[in-house]
Amino acid sequence: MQDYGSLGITSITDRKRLFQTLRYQQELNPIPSSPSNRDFSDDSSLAINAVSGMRTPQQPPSSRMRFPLKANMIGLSSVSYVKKIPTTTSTSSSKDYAPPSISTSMSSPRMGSSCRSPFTAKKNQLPVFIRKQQQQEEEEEEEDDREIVKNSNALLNPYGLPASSNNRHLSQKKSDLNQKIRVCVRKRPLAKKELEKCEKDITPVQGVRTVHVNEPKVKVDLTKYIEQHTFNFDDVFDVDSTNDYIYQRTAQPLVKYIFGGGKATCFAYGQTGSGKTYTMMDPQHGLYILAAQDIFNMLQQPEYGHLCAWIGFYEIYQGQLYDLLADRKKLFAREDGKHNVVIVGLKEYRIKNVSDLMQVFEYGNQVRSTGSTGANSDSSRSHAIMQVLLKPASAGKKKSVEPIGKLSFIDLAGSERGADRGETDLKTRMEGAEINKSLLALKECIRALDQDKKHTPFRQSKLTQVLKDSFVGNSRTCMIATVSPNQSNSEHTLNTLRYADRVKELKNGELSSSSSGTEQDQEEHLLIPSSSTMPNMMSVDQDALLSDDQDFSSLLDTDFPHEIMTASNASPPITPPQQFTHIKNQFNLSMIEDFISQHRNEIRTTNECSKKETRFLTNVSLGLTTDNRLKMSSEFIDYLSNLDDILDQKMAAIEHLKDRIRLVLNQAE
Ligand SMILES: Nc1ncnc2c1ncn2[C@@H]1O[C@H](COP(=O)(O)OP(=O)(O)OP(=O)(O)O)[C@@H](O)[C@H]1O
Repeated sequence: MQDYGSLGITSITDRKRLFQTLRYQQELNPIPSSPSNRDFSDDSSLAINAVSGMRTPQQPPSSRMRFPLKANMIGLSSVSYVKKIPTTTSTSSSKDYAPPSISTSMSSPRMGSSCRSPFTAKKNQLPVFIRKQQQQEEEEEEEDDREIVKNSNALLNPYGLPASSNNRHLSQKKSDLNQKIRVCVRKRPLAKKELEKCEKDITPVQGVRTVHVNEPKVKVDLTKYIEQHTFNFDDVFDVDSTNDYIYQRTAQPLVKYIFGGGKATCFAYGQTGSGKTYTMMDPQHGLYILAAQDIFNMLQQPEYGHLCAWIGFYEIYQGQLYDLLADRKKLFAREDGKHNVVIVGLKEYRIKNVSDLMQVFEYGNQVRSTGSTGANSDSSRSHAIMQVLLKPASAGKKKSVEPIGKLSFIDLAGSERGADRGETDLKTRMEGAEINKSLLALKECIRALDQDKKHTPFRQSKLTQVLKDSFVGNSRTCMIATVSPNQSNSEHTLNTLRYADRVKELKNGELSSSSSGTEQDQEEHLLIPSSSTMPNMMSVDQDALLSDDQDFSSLLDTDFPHEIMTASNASPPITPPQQFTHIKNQFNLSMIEDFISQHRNEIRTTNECSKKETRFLTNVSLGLTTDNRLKMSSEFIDYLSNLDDILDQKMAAIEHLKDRIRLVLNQAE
């Protein structure tokens, strides 16, 4: 800085110009390169660098912050210019995974020498003073380009006030294991293939309850930046968490619960290849085995001597239920008089020890529908449900006796996109379409519960019919959202986490309704959120994503402003409450600027979404053909599924802005 000052250069623009001049001179009079140096003239990453003026992601990040963390206007979160993304360590027992202790940091990614930045070699040839300046400029560019916009889905407390000032505290504190719904996240290590492609881990875990997604994005002016999304859950398991540990924090409390006469479900949800089966149904370390060990230990105790364990195992494949323990016999789900879901015809076997259970599982698992997709060579193509039932020992071999306790493990088939499937046959496509359809229905039910709708469309699919027990009534549920850590899956990861966030909201609803309802209400609607509760998800980007000199009106010239307006206007308008009118003039400039930048952010996100929508629409319209109805239908379901995700994203952006409006109004008060 001081050096620049002595040259009479005071603004950043001037500094950039000086630097460009130096670079230009350098190009005219190149410094001879050593023969060992690569020629990067056709290196695409360098080309991008030259065009955008950015450093490649492989380059080392700057070593200082340009600005101090911005004072947080509302105490929620702040925009930081982060020099480094936190590192995590990878450990894995799977053969597909990298050996332990390989850094997954973005700044020092797991790369062989072939992945080093081309700049490193070139820069070493430059005179010291130029290198110094180059470094300085790189730092500035990096700060400009890699601004991390924190998009924190912070919680509001029951009074609608931000609770995220406790975020750090929350991220360190373990959660209560005995909640009605627990929502946890498990992140798998980078796979061998991903490491070979020099993919980076973009989902750092912070503490025990927080996960970030550092989503790479591109501004309208083509500069790249990273948008950081932050999610808090009951537990977040990093790559080095073992199934044993995850069991203690997820299924183990459910085992205790069913011995008290309850129904419980533990299910894994996530993108294909993200580790659902590894978590739930691994033949050696799957949660079901660990639960069985505890169940049989408990059954040994005199107080539970009157109970015995039974097992049932079935799958939902292509919208049909099949008994995995009875030659894939077709089954039917019905509701009994008490609105309990009963799987008619399901074969149940009495088991006396863990080895019985393992044998039965192995038998059933062999006939489970699996296949190979572009994303996972051994992909589950069905939703598998294993039930362990506790029945009175006195009932002998009578199967019709109602269980006293029931624990279900559900390994959902992976959500996937057409692109994940690669070149696959029609059968795989149809399977994928059916999987997506049932997961869409599940999402719809979660959304309906979330919005306190009178009708929850559980009947929309077999999956939701079967899962109904897990969301209403006297039951406990643990959802494990599994995510892949790599950059190319960032969109999937965000979808999974948003989805899990919705389930988490149901849990919050449970708290609000149970505190106000009658005892009966509490039993029957424990999971339905109170309509008076403020939305508890809020993003709090605190800085403009567009540079200050960018004209706001340029945004309005972009493709989809009208749609955005319509979308925003579609929801009930927020009118400032009367009591705020007298303090109208008390907003300070920084607060207003901050809000405006939030608004820009929202417009940009919804714009991006609308562009994606248009792309999906075009693709589906172009693919319309009467020759192959199956193919057309599968593509249509893909399109619906993609559209649903995009609309979610759009709604999240709009909701976020609406939250900000409320918050700003409250703040002023
Ligand atoms: N935490 C983990 N540690 C080590 N390996 C893992 C982990 N999670 C998943 N894997 C490995 O990743 C691969 C894919 O995992 P898995 O089959 O469990 O994914 P999935 O989510 O069930 O996929 P699909 O929905 O396609 O069935 C497997 O080879 C598995 O062993």
